[in-house]
Amino acid sequence: METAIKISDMVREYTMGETKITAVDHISFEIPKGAYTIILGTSGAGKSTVLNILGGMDSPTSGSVSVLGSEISGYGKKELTQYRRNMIGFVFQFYNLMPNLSVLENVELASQICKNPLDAKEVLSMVGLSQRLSNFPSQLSGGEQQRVAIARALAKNPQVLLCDEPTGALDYKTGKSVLALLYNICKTSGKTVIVVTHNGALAPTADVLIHMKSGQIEAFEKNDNPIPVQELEW
Ligand SMILES: Nc1ncnc2c1ncn2[C@@H]1O[C@H](COP(=O)(O)OP(=O)(O)OP(=O)(O)O)[C@@H](O)[C@H]1O
Repeated sequence: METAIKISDMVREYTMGETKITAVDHISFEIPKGAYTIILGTSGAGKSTVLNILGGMDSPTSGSVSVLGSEISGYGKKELTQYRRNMIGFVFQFYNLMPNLSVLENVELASQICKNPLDAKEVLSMVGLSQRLSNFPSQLSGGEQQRVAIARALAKNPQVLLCDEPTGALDYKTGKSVLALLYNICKTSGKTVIVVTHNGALAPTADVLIHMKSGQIEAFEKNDNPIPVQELEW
């Protein structure tokens, strides 16, 4: 199977005054194209740091990071901007929608900055929000706001969708439906989806499961028979 992401011997250190923090400590792994991937680990394990580097928002101190055949660790500012715009969709725990723009406008805004956007209305219909186009974010529930954020990420038509604790602010039922949406997007579109979570109960749903601890990979597992999110109770 084709490789989407290859990380080799990657380190990310942060220097704060005299102190050096090693957030990511010599990690290596590969994720196949189209894999639904979960990164698990306790607080401070380095999960967001890995996601931010894959998303082109941060760069490694050393090591190599290849995404769909492009070595992004050597990218300068301009290349990283293009990469973020055209290759990556990002979904955060707190939806970060523009409060003074409608649902449709929030999604259109994202499609305006990239090369091959999808139609904003179509994407919103895909996430079940075609009836809410002219609402403002404050008029939506948390789960609906996260769906707008997912639609905004998808409208850019990215190859890789990165999700950092996407259900962290949602109740069980709403969180499950958001995860099911991400899972189905992965399975039907062939996009590589990476979900960072604290919730170990989600492990059986992943094609690829990465356990991080203290900046290192504690375990890396591939599962040929994952359980679809909608079928799992936790
Ligand atoms: N920009 C930064 N400057 C300094 N230290 C940082 C920075 N970003 C992350 N760190 C440190 O790196 C370590 C790993 O942080 P990271 O956010 O990647 O962990 P995490 O697994 O995502 O945790 P959480 O689940 O709490 O979000 C932590 O000790 C954190 O304080």
